[in-house]
Amino acid sequence: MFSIAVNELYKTYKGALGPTLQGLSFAFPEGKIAGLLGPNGAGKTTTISILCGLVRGDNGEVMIHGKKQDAANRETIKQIIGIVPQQIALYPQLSAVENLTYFGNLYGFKGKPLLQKIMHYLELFGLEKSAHKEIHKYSGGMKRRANIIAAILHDPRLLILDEPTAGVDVQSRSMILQFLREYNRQGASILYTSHLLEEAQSLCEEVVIMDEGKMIVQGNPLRLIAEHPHCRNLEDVFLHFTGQALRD
Ligand SMILES: Nc1ncnc2c1ncn2[C@@H]1O[C@H](COP(=O)(O)OP(=O)(O)OP(=O)(O)O)[C@@H](O)[C@H]1O
Repeated sequence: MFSIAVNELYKTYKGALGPTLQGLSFAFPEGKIAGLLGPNGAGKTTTISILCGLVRGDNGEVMIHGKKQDAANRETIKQIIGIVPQQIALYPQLSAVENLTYFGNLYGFKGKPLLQKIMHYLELFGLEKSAHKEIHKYSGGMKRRANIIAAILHDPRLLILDEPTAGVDVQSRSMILQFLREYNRQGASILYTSHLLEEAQSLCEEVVIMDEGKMIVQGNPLRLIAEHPHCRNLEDVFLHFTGQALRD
């Protein structure tokens, strides 16, 4: 079964000069780590927002683990997906434990089992010593790690992350990538966006390169490199398909 299947998706924001998504189609089988790549403004965040049901597409169909993303399935899909947004979605004045308890409660988890899970993840993500520190006192990398924990408390089978490694130090990045590999090994599907193509090449079994709201090419990174003999790496493949022109 497909973890994500997007078919002919269109989106034009109200008041925008032009369309953001123009017939985007792609699909990933379950159990993969997949990358959604593209230049600034390609429509990656918009796509992710539609996948999660936070933004509505104008036209087209999105299927998540065989279920159509619509009002009838929204609650079921909410349980399937964990979303890590680009912006930190935590309350700055609350501690990590308070934030994570709040998010756990939203998914119906409570009491000691929830607290045990929170402490387990805080330890896994190297945050146990700062468990009761307010989030605004966290470094950028610590906030990113806490942001990921908030998305996995309900054990989502599909984890979607929007630039989870942007602007973090080497240690945090390495920890986050190690976690994603391990979470995938446990059976979850992962879709992530990044502008770091060396990272995407080593992490992803499958990538979609999109530009101007359309899918340009999809495939296994190493296979895409091999299919284009003048390309030495995924960055070369990316530039081959999206060109050198600067984007607004
Ligand atoms: N809420 C909105 N209202 C109007 N236009 C929007 C809105 N959100 C995004 N856009 C526009 O849609 C286009 C695609 O934006 P989006 O954030 O989806 O791209 P992206 O590929 O994630 O870019 P980046 O790599 O810079 O994060 C951009 O031109 C952006 O200005």
